[in-house]
This record gives sequence, structure tokens and C-alpha cells, in this order.
Amino acid sequence: MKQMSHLDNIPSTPGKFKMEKSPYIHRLRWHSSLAKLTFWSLVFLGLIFLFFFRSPSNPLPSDPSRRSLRTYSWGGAAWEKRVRSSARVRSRNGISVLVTGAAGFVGTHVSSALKRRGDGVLGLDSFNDYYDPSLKRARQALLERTGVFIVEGDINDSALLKKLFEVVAFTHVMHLAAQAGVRYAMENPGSYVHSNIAGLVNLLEVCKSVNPQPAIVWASSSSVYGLNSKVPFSEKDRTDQPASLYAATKKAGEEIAHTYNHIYGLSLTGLRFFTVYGPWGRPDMAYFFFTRDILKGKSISIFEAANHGTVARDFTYIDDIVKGCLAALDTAEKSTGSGGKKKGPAQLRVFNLGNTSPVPVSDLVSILERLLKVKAKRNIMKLPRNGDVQFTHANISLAQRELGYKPTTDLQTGLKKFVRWYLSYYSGGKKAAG
Ligand SMILES: O=C(O)[C@H]1O[C@H](OP(=O)(O)OP(=O)(O)OC[C@H]2O[C@@H](n3ccc(=O)[nH]c3=O)[C@H](O)[C@@H]2O)[C@H](O)[C@@H](O)[C@@H]1O
Repeated sequence: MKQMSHLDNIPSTPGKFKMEKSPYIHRLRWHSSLAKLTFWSLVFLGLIFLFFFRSPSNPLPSDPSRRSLRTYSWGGAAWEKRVRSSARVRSRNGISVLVTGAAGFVGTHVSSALKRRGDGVLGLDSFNDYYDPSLKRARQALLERTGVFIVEGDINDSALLKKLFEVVAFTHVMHLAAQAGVRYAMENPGSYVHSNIAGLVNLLEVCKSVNPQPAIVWASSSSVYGLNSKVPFSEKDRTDQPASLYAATKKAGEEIAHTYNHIYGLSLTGLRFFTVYGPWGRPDMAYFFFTRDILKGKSISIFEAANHGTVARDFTYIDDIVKGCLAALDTAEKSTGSGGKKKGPAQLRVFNLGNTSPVPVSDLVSILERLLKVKAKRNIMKLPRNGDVQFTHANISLAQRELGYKPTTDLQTGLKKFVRWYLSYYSGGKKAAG
């Protein structure tokens, strides 16, 4: 009763003043100072309780909007030794790369390609449960066999990032950690802000302060073209009409990159990936869950635009993307600043990494049917208003010129490789699926 009266008496908002006029409230007013003392002691204890029991050590890992509350254990001599050994360069002219999102789809492939050619690679990943974390763990096991250690942690953890740069003077950062997926942004907008904005800024803050500053290559997205209807999409086209919050956070990332380049001299390269697919892919993507559902005999929803308009994507095979990522790292110039101060102009680039041959989603399904030898139960439906755009199509001449980027895998060939991996991975041969 006392608490009730207190809450009604102390206005937390101006509107609460009105409550005081109630005769009921007057009856509840306490007059003894002992009661007041008891009350304030209880409030104080309550605050202490709130502070300790809602602190970062009590996370809710299944709610991605609260990812900032997760804690990870890191540090110690043995841990530092593993970090150092993983990041050790083993070839002449090799680079040492911190790969964020290393247990992700693109991160795993890029990490293993770098390691194979003798570069030093250290992974960082939060292993969040946006999709089945066991797939991320399987990718981690794969990377461990090639000598890549993945540190478990969040890009929002500055202390961890600073520690990593203390242990290793990374020459490059391949920043692939992000909240991906276009449609999920309507369900959990906070996770996009957390990873794609706050996480990016935190990473750049650390990168600009260390000496020497690393060069950064990071994943933007084809979705930044949004409602742009000029095809094929060129880096010069407008990107100010995002159709999803996901796209808006990636576009914001590109602007943030501009700022850090401008003020601190960080060398920054953004790669606009176009619907990347392949073995060890992401289960939240259509080609992946279509495969699963076709095999299960479940119906799949195939989107079409108004007036039976085709919905199409410039699907890009993972090996082509990896080549683009490595070329971006290899052509990245050094950052020019040090210790948070810019010394001169630094490189700032954005490239489309696509396949340049859009395929209708219904054709993707036909290819899967042939490869799986199962007929899909097709449920054609109107493109929901969920952030999806009708089509994507990359103009890749800039990447071709500057990076020597030249995709070589068509959808049929790439999906064949994906299906072979999928069947092997999910038929119990998880370890063998390479
Ligand atoms: O290119 C990109 O930048 C983006 O590519 C993909 O996004 P998206 O192209 O939407 O890939 P999917 O979710 O696999 O969808 C592929 C196509 O299938 C369609 N689709 C999706 C789901 C569904 O149930 N039915 C369906 O027809 C979509 O409209 C889309 O045209 C990734 O999910 C994003 O993380 C990435 O940033």
C-alpha cells in the first residue's frame, strides 16, 4: 500500500500531478518519518537488486535485440598464445587479417582462403542464434582444422577489440559480422541497429585509434539500391531509397565509412554483395530453405510482383565472392592516420560484387527440382511488403577494372555444389561435408 501511495505522490511525468487531487490518495499519505525512512531504504535496496540482476552477466541470448547484454570469456596467456599463433603470417608478403563474422557463411570461406595462401587469420564471432548455431559451430570446427582460431565475442565489445589489437598488429580487418537478412528486419529491428550500426562504429572507433591503423574491407549489400530501377545497378546510381531497415543500416554503414575515412584517414572498402549462395550457406536464405522444404514435401512460397511480374536475383556463387574479397584486401591501400589523427587522404571505395545475370526465383526452384529430383509444391504469392525488392542486377565493370573480379560460376553449377554439400551435411555426414 505504501508503495502505491508513493508512486502516486511522486510525479514521474507531469500528468501524474493530477492524481494528487484524488481524495483516495490523501487517505493513503503517510505522515511518520519512520515510514519515509523505511520506504527510501526499500527503494535503495530495490535499485541495488535491479543493478545486479539485470547486469550483463545475466543475458538473454535467444533475444537478439539484447545481444549487447551477452558476455564472453576471453583473455589469459593461453588465449593470447592461440590468438597470436592463428594470426601469424606464414608466407612472404602475407597480411594479418582480423575476420569478424568468421563463423558466418562468407566469413568461413574467406578465412579459409586467406589461411590457405599463408596469411595470418584471426576470427571473431558472437555465435548468436539468428539461425542454427550448430551450423556456425560446424564451420568453426572446419576452420580450426585449418589453423584458424575464432574468438567468441561481440564487435560491440571495445575492450575485447582493443585487446586483440594489443596482441596482434593486424594489417587488415575483413569486417563481415552483421545482422543479415532483409525480411527479419521487421521482426527484430534492434538487432540491425546493434550489429550493423553500433557494432560498425565501435569497430571503426578502435581501428582509428590503434597504431598502425589497419585497412578495412567490409560487407555492404546489393539491397542499398532499394527502389532504384535503373539496370544494371552501378555504384554511381542512387542509393537513397532503401526498401528495408536492413538496407538502410547497410547504407548508413557506407556513410559512416565515409566519415571515418574523412576524419581519421582509415582506408575503407565496402563490398555490395549480391545474394551470395553456396555450400555452408545461410539457412535463412530462400535457396537454402527451399531445398529443405522441397525435400520435406512442404510447400514453398514463390513471390511474384504485380501483374505476375518476375521477381529475380543476381545470385552470386561464394567462390566468386571470396575472390572479390581477397582482391579487395590485396588492393587496399594503407590507412594514413595514426593514434586517432589523420595524416593525409586515404582510400575510400565501394564495389558491386554480383554475377551480372539475374535469374527469376521460379527458375531457381526449377533448377533445385532437377537437382533434388523432387517436384516442389509451389505456392505463388504476391511479393509481400516486407522489404524485398523486385529484382537485383549488378554492373561489375568497376570491380572488374580495379579488382580483376570476374565471376565464373552460373546458378546451375553453383546450386549443384550447394545441393551436394547439403545432402552430405544433413544426412549425418556433417563432419565430412567439405
Ligand atoms: O544481395 C544482398 O545484399 C542480400 O541478399 C540476400 O537477400 P535476398 O536477395 O532477399 O535473398 P533471399 O532471402 O534468399 O531471397 C531470394 C529471393 O527469393 C525470394 N523469396 C524469398 C522467400 C520466400 O519465401 N519466397 C521467395 O520468393 C525473395 O523475394 C528474393 O527475390 C541476403 O539474405 C541478404 O543478407 C543480402 O544482403
